[in-house]
Amino acid sequence: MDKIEHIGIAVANLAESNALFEKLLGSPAYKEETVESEGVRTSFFKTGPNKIELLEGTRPDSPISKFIAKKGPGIHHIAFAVTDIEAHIARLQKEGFRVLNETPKKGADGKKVAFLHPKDSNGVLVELCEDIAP
Ligand SMILES: CC[C@@H](C(=O)O)C(=O)SCCNC(=O)CCNC(=O)[C@H](O)C(C)(C)COP(=O)(O)OP(=O)(O)OC[C@H]1O[C@@H](n2cnc3c(N)ncnc32)[C@H](O)[C@@H]1OP(=O)(O)O
Ligand SMILES: [Co+2]
Repeated sequence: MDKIEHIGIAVANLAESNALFEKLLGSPAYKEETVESEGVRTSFFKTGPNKIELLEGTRPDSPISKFIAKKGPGIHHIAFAVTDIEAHIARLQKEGFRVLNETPKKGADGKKVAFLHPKDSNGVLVELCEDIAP
């Protein structure tokens, strides 16, 4: 894995949390994007070389809405940047991690993504991200 690509934070109300994180970080979100296949509306903040992704569920059965209903707002996942996501999926499966989508899917901010089951990584949902070639 190359680096932490972003930290995903589940929020109940994206507009309110955008205002909160703008105050906290001192600069506004640089983009907002809806990923309907995941049932999420996202916003992205930069802090130095790092990224924070805020996520609001767009429907009650989305992973974010279910997480908020169970645990409330908070850190939802850690995303790692990789090159050759398919190779990492195969490697991690061999290591015994359950990959939730074997075929990478379109994520936000120009990435293809895959997730590992949080129960296999000490309760942390892990996302793998690779830049989609232009
Ligand atoms: C915007 C796109 C993309 C990007 O480009 O960055 C994103 O970040 S999308 C983010 C949202 N999408 C996902 O999270 C997809 C992967 N997640 C899933 O497939 C599911 O959420 C899940 C992890 C398989 C859980 O789904 P499910 O089994 O249907 O839900 P439960 O609520 O019953 O959870 C089972 C179990 O897992 C615990 N859990 C769920 N989410 C998390 C989490 N984020 N971190 C830690 N633990 C989590 C949940 O608490 C349950 O545990 P128990 O209560 O002990 O049973
Ligand atoms: Co993410």
